Amino acid sequence: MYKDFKLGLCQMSVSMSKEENLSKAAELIGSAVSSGCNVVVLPECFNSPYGTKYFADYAEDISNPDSPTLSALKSIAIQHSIYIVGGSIPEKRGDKYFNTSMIFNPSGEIIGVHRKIHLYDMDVPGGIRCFESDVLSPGDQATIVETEYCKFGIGICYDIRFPEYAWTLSRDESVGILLYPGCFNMTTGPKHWELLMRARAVDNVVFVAGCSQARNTEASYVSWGHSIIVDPWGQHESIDEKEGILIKDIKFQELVNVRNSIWNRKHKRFDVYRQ
Ligand SMILES: NC(=O)CC(=O)C(=O)O
Repeated sequence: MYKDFKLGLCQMSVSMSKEENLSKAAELIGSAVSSGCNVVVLPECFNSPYGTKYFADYAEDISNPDSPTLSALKSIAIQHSIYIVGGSIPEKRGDKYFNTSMIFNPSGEIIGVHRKIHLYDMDVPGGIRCFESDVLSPGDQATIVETEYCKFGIGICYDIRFPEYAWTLSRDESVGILLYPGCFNMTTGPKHWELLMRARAVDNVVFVAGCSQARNTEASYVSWGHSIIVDPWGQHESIDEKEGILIKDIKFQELVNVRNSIWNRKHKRFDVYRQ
């Protein structure tokens, strides 16, 4: 059911130029592959600055196979024969916009499309104020993709705050890892990013990874960075705020050992919990 692999999280700096962002993604993925990664993840909004004012201008129609980001990621996946969890991009679909992740297999086929389910609306006095729902529509599907290593559960950023969603993904035994492209900020990042990633790993006894944009203090939305990989014990490795790649061998014996000794997955009391 599980096969070990090497995971790389590309914490990239995102600029105003889509072209530059796509070449940066290609460059970082190339470095991750040189270090032996079989699965590479990009951050939320990796082809566009994060922010509702940018989404319409950078959005792509991914029903068009020639759309620039889709075709770039497809060729990179084929070139290196790897899985790519393509962060997220603003997507235009009919007259609606979504925050969307495309997942590619080593043949360059799209094996999953996740549209951010929980839109990030938050107003912290003196801190972050963001209303994705001003522009975006929410996705309505839980996304699990099948790979030769295990099934991956996919969420985008704010989706991490919902334990019900993480359980919806990981109740399937063969989901070994939850992958969240993200972009927390300077208000919530220091307080919640690591906490939420570790909590979801321990709740569900899975690996969890959060791949962030690198921090750009000139941007209108400043990313926290600190891309992170958590094992099923809740132990984690992370990087700082700068551009870089976090790499880890995902070894599933660790997951099996924890599932065999801590039985919270089996002890759930759905007869007591209320909706
Ligand atoms: N950017 C997000 O979607 C979420 C976030 O920053 C937070 O939950 O905090």
